[in-house]
Amino acid sequence: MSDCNHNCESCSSSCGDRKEKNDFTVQPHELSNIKKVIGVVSGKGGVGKSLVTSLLAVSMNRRGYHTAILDADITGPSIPKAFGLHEKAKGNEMGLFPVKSKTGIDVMSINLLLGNETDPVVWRGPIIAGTVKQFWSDVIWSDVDYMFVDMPPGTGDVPLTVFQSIPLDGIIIVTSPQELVSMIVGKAVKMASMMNVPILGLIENMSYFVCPDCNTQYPIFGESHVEEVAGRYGINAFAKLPINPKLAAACDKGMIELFEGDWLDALADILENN
Ligand SMILES: Nc1ncnc2c1ncn2[C@@H]1O[C@H](COP(=O)(O)OP(=O)(O)OP(=O)(O)O)[C@@H](O)[C@H]1O
Repeated sequence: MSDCNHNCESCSSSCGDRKEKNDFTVQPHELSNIKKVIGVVSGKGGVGKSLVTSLLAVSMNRRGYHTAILDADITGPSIPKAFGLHEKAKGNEMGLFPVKSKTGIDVMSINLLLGNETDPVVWRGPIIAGTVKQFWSDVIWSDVDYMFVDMPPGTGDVPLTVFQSIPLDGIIIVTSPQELVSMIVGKAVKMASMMNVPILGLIENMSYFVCPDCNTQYPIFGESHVEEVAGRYGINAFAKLPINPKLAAACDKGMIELFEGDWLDALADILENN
């Protein structure tokens, strides 16, 4: 329609561009081609969501899929550091281009755009949410098989907007053993079901520590409840990730692409066959 003002609420025409009343999804860039979009969420911050996002992306990349990470955690962007990315993202009149990691994973993060990566992002919620939407709509994501979205933690305004704006094919919930015995995972599960997004798996991070001397497993943060909680919410796939100093060191050195471990292989199988 030539006189379209893109405000469907003030118009009754049933044209092809019409958005349903509650459809807030943002269109991707016209040159983007993304097959699957998986959100990685947590009920609260600091449980290892960015680490899990990185491990899943590396796992799918190792299986031969072109993989991307959209770092939607604008106030705590950890992805570039884990991959050792310090260069700035480039753009032209068409749009912005993600930065490629050493093994070919495409990454977009606020830290790839800031003048100085230690600059804090002191922005109000709508600006933060708008930035995430632009990472979806203004970045040219070419031929991506699997995109992982490192979601902002919690169930507040910004994660809600991201849930509504980016069409997620499914989510993975990351928790810690303490969180599993509280109600925080339940909140993340209910938010996903309100948004009609399937939950593909539940990961208990920092589940145990393996003593390097005697190989005994110690449940440092308490006994695991992942199986029981997955059952309670009807989540078929779950995994346990140990506390592993090598993982922390790999993130710190920007060498997460070299990680060794098969903890998430079963979940990667599910993503591959979904
Ligand atoms: N299983 C683990 N073993 C060792 N170190 C870990 C493990 N999980 C997370 N860490 C370390 O803990 C720190 C926090 O992890 P991460 O940044 O992934 O958390 P997050 O949930 O994304 O945090 P935020 O919500 O604040 O962004 C990182 O330094 C990471 O390397």
